[in-house]
Amino acid sequence: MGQKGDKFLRDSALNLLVAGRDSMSAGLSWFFWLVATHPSVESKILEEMKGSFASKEADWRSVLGMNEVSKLVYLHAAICESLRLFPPVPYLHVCAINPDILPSGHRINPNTKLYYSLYAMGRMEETWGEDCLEFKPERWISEEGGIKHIPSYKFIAFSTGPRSCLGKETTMIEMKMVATAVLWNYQIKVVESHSVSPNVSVVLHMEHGLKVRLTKRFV
Ligand code: HEM
Repeated sequence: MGQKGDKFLRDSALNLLVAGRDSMSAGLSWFFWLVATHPSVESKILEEMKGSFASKEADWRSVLGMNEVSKLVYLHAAICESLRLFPPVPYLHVCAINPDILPSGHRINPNTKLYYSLYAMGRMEETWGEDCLEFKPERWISEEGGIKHIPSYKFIAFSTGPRSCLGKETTMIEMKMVATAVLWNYQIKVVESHSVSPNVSVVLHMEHGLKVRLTKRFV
């Protein structure tokens, strides 16, 4: 491969590493915080894991394959719900090349920069209903017990359209694997006096990080 090809490969690899590092760690922190503060969700996640892994005699690591975690519907729902309420990329901007008119009727001139909040879009009552501020994985589960398809222009955490996140599937698999490895082995309790709030930045980190105590589970 020539120099150009090498540079392309190097840049692509770096892009994938950078794009998925902070977003993933912020996403996991919010997910663990929500699970730790919603014991009924934690119990349902564990119940589902026990049901799914019960037949496996071996060590829990052997149930961490892609196929195994893809069976965990409730866990998938809980991760989507966490990304809805705390999208690791909280706002984005686009810039118009040509004049345009938005569906709202607003006129846009060339070079107009448009900022929009993924954080606000995940919490709008007219989109998500009266319980929009509640952490409810159930809203992602269909009557048949599968994952409800929610279009990307509504569940906007990975953006939508041709420049949406290339790592969406990877993210869901990785988050499920990390969540399984941690929750199967440990109970998470947030340190009592620790205050948790979002830090308004390019990535939605926690202002003071997440301080927790881990207790080993005996499963
Ligand atoms: C919780 C985890 C993640 C979230 C919330 C997330 C979110 C997003 C968002 C909102 C965008 C659009 C950015 C923009 O329009 O400027 C994006 C783009 C992108 N993401 Fe992710 N991402 C995550 C993880 C990952 C991972 C793990 C990878 C790689 C394996 C990845 C690769 C990319 C790439 C390459 C783009 C640019 C796509 C393009 O411009 O065509 N992301 N992501």
